[in-house]
Amino acid sequence: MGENNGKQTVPDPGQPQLQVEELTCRRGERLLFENMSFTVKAGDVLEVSGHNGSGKTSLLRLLCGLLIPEKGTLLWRGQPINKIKPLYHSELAYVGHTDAIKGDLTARENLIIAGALNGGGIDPEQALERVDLSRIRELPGRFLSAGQRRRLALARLLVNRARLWLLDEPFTALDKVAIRTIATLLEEHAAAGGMAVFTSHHAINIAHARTLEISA
Ligand SMILES: Nc1ncnc2c1ncn2[C@@H]1O[C@H](COP(=O)(O)OP(=O)(O)OP(=O)(O)O)[C@@H](O)[C@H]1O
Repeated sequence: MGENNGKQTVPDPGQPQLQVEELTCRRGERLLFENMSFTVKAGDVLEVSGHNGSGKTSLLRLLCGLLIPEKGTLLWRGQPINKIKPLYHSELAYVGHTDAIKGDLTARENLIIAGALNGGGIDPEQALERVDLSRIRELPGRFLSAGQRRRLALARLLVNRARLWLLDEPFTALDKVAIRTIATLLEEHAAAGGMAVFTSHHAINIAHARTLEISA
């Protein structure tokens, strides 16, 4: 402290980018992939594809820090994600297979809560409009259809301002119009300097997206 007159030196946080180096994943006895390396920078959208059981969800869980890799390094802003968990988690948004919609709260209230927990994005009413759910804004979550639940889960991305979106099968249960809507949200997020990694079984046309195939 004395050396700089009581001021703490704040380390340079580095560029917002996710670096995956030599990542190896084993679940149970099965080796799913090994020595996988890639980088996701501002403006990047990466689509992870592969057959059922190839390891797409496992990869996303590794990227979130929910699984520990057998081998390899995951860096955010140049630092290991397990060393900067609060910063990393404040900058990422994960939408998994389960939508985590609160059944007793209305669609609107679900988004208000999401915004209160991790806000900074657009207004919940605007987010509902973007995913075409304004009409059912006062319907409790338990009455939403599968596609409406998915759209509401994805609308949460808009009420907070996470830089990195990690989305597991975001297009499941969506109709053609909603698929285009979510693809557009991904394109806009990338164009605004955000980045995304998503898994999919569909061929989705997203501007400038790269593909990573997991083949066992
Ligand atoms: N906790 C676990 N213990 C042991 N094996 C597991 C565990 N979780 C997943 N697996 C296995 O790891 C493999 C990869 O699973 P994962 O869910 O990552 O695949 P996926 O590519 O997302 O599949 P899908 O396309 O069906 O969603 C599967 O064979 C699965 O059975």
